Amino acid sequence: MLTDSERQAAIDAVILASKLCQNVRSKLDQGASKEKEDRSPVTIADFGAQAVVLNALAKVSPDVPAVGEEDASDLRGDANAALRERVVSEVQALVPELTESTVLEAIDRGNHSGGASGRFWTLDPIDGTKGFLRNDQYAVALALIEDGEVTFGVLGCPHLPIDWKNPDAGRGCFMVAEKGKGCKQLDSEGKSLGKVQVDQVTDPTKASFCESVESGHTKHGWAAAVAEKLGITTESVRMDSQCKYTAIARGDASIYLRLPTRPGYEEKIWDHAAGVLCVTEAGGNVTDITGAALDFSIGRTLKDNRGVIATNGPIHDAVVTAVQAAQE
Ligand SMILES: Nc1ncnc2c1ncn2[C@@H]1O[C@H](COP(=O)(O)O)[C@@H](OP(=O)(O)O)[C@H]1O
Ligand SMILES: [Mg+2]
Ligand SMILES: [Mg+2]
Ligand SMILES: [Mg+2]
Repeated sequence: MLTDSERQAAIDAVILASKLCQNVRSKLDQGASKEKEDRSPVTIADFGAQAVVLNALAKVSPDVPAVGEEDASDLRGDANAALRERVVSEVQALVPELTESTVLEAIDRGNHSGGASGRFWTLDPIDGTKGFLRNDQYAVALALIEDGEVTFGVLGCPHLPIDWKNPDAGRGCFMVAEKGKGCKQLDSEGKSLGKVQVDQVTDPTKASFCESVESGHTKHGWAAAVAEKLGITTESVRMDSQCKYTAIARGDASIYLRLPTRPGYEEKIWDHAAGVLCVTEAGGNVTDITGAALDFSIGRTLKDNRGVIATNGPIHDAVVTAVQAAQE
């Protein structure tokens, strides 16, 4: 069971980490990022956000481990000194009492292996790093998993319009979902803007869908074939990060398709946990491409699932059928 102090600390931490990310956005020169071993990018904001969130959680729940994307070993050693100094300086601008060693320690708290029993946090300090680097959408995603089930999620979308239809009216949306209690949207000060609901579309031809910008993360051609089978005529909305789950949860779009680009890729739990709970608590449905529930109980990845389909609910079965039928 989530305690009141854990809930508040988690929300505050995601808002603070989002500030760090927004601070770094204007300083994204070449020295602000590096390539990880898997050739994906990581920036000083990814490391800084993980330090800020896991440091805050360590204070409120010191015995609850965390599965975080980033690893402080990517910051250690002489070769990373310049990057490390920049991370520490961005963190200290918001949490002055942290030192280099406590920053690295906080990042290292994310090394848990996950699993089916007990409680742990899972954190994606920046989901959509490629979007962040392009000045597009990204998210800070934090969830609590208890005995293999996602029970609480905070999804910070610092650059997402508060009102999708009115992008000039301010940006920064924070979604908070709790199992059995719904999903609400907060502003960047943490003030509640009320509960959100998925849209009420029941006719798939009237549905809109969203997908990744990156062609390496989802198969765009397959999604286009699915849209054709469903009779969808509007263009897909391409957006980085778990902001796509926010879009489904608050009814900006009806379908989110994440269709595997290659066999063997295992989706990571931090890429989905918070977003999935936001959608289900807003009344929607999320499965993999076979219609099976996502299994968060088997470690750091969703290795028994393939791809993701999130919808408003009523059209879910039709979308799963179309995804299967359109498979090349
Ligand atoms: N081949 C692949 N298929 C699906 N997802 C992938 C992938 N390679 C990387 N990713 C994940 O895609 C995430 C971004 O998703 P999106 O395309 O929706 O913005 C990345 O998260 P990070 O940016 O946190 O590393 C990364 O974990
Ligand atoms: Mg990454
Ligand atoms: Mg991610
Ligand atoms: Mg990430």
